[in-house]
Amino acid sequence: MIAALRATGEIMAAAWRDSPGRMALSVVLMILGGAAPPLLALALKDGIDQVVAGDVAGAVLTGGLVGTLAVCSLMLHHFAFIPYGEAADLVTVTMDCELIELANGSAGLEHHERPDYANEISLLRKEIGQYPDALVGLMALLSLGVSTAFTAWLLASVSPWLMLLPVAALLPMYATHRAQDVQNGARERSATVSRQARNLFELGTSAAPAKEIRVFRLQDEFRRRHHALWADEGRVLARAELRSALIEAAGQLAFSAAYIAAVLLSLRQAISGHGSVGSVVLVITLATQVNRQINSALEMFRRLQRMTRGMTRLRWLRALIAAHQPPPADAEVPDSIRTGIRLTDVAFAYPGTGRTSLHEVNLTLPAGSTVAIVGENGAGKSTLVKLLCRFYDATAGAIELDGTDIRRFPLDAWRGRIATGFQDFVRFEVAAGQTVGVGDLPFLNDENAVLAALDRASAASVIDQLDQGLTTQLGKTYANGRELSGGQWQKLALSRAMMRKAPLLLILDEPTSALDAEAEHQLFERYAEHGRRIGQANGTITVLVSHRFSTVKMADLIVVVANGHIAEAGNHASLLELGGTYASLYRLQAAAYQS
Ligand SMILES: Nc1ncnc2c1ncn2[C@@H]1O[C@H](COP(=O)(O)OP(=O)(O)OP(=O)(O)O)[C@@H](O)[C@H]1O
Repeated sequence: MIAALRATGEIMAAAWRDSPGRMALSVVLMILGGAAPPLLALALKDGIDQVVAGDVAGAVLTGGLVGTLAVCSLMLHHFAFIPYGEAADLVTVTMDCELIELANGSAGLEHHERPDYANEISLLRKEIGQYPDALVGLMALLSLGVSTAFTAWLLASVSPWLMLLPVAALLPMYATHRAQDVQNGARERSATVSRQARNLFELGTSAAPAKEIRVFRLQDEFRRRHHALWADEGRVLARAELRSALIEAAGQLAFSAAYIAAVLLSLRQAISGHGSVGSVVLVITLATQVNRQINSALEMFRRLQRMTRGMTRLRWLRALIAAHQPPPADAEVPDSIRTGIRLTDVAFAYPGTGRTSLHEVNLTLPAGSTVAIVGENGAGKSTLVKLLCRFYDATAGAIELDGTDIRRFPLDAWRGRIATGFQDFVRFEVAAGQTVGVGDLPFLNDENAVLAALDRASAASVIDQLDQGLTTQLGKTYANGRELSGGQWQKLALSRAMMRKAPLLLILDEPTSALDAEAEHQLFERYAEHGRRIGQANGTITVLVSHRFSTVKMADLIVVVANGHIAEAGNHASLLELGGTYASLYRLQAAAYQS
């Protein structure tokens, strides 16, 4: 209950901040709308008593009042929802923006990569879409509160015992609360299964996996698994539904008994001469209204609970993000690297796994050098890159740039001096030039800067093939959008990585997987040349993760990662001479190319 009140307060405050005028207007209309139905019942009582007493003039006047109140009770809610609906939409946009900010607000990636956190965030994304509905429900609750207060006062005027009727109305509300708890528990227990099912549904209905699904004839398997997962979830939810329906029915039954007792009491008063016919009508009308009020309140209560859960999750996410802020910075990122980046006894375990993905990593990346990282799948190459980007901080040891621990730099400033190209690059569906330009936001629309980046990434030909050049809308989400091939998208992503002119660290983590070996080789020759040029000026270090040894061999330093530690390090010639893992893998690939 406290959580619900807190959520209500937060959401109302947010709505008030966004549009005080709309909120004030709808509160006034809702209060009037809430008061109208019980006042209508009172006018009806007076009218009937006037008719019974033969007061025609009074009955006509009261009849007019009854009509006016009937119109008010029908119309006021409707008009109140117009400004309130608009306010609710505004709050939803505010909440959406906060979620975007929070999703990207922590120093690292833990909340996206840990399955339990990812689960919570995926539920929150779903719940936040229901906020307008919940907000409208909140306002309706306010109106119901006013109605109920008036109703209770009028009932008390007939007999103090009738005050118990709205109290009895709390029983079904409490029952609904318990029933929701049962359903929420079931939903949370089945959250993982439902996420798996949704994931399968996404896979089974989207365009990207369609080819593999056909070739591997996976559709039946997908259908079977999807069905089995939903069946599992359905069983848990159905049991919960049944339990909660029984709890709700018990609550409704308790109120029905109170309703019958109230009508009998007013009839007895009328028969014994302590009440009028109008009072009987008043009690029947009000009791019916209380019943309607309860049913609406139950529905509003459900919505409020959904919103409360969403707000609780949002608070959890806010706290999580606040707890994952980088330590205060006390050093400035230098303009250039003088000696290099040194990793000393670096170890790392992904949070929540307890498994070390990197251990005892000791390595120096010299200023101005091109460093290639090679190793088997799962060896720890990308993890090393994530530590350099500070998506995570090492669990032990230190990474130092010219002797300063990189954790001492302001995170934003550090990231501002890194340029990256990843294997799982983003396909920004915007104008082609902007897809590249976002690599250095201040130059987003700077045509010369974008063209220079395209040139550095040997990707100018991609733009040449587009009808409207840099202004061509990309992506199949848009009717006029131009779809590109995987390799073309990747070339634009590489150009994005080339936007920053003087990064301290240029990281290319298998960014050419969609390109052929020849294209990759040529590209890296250009990168190496570009890297050496900026390397001389700024000491820029280029880190390249690749499985293609023909490309790797041109690096100044080649690092072989195996099982989370550095197995070998040196240049191509020295590693061949060593005759270890690198030498055998290189010869294997070279032989494969020659045969
Ligand atoms: N987000 C994560 N959470 C938990 N464990 C992870 C996560 N990412 C990677 N790992 C684990 O860390 C280890 C190293 O993974 P990493 O991605 O660094 O390998 P890699 O050398 O880049 O492999 P590949 O060549 O396949 O890209 C693996 O055992 C992997 O299972």
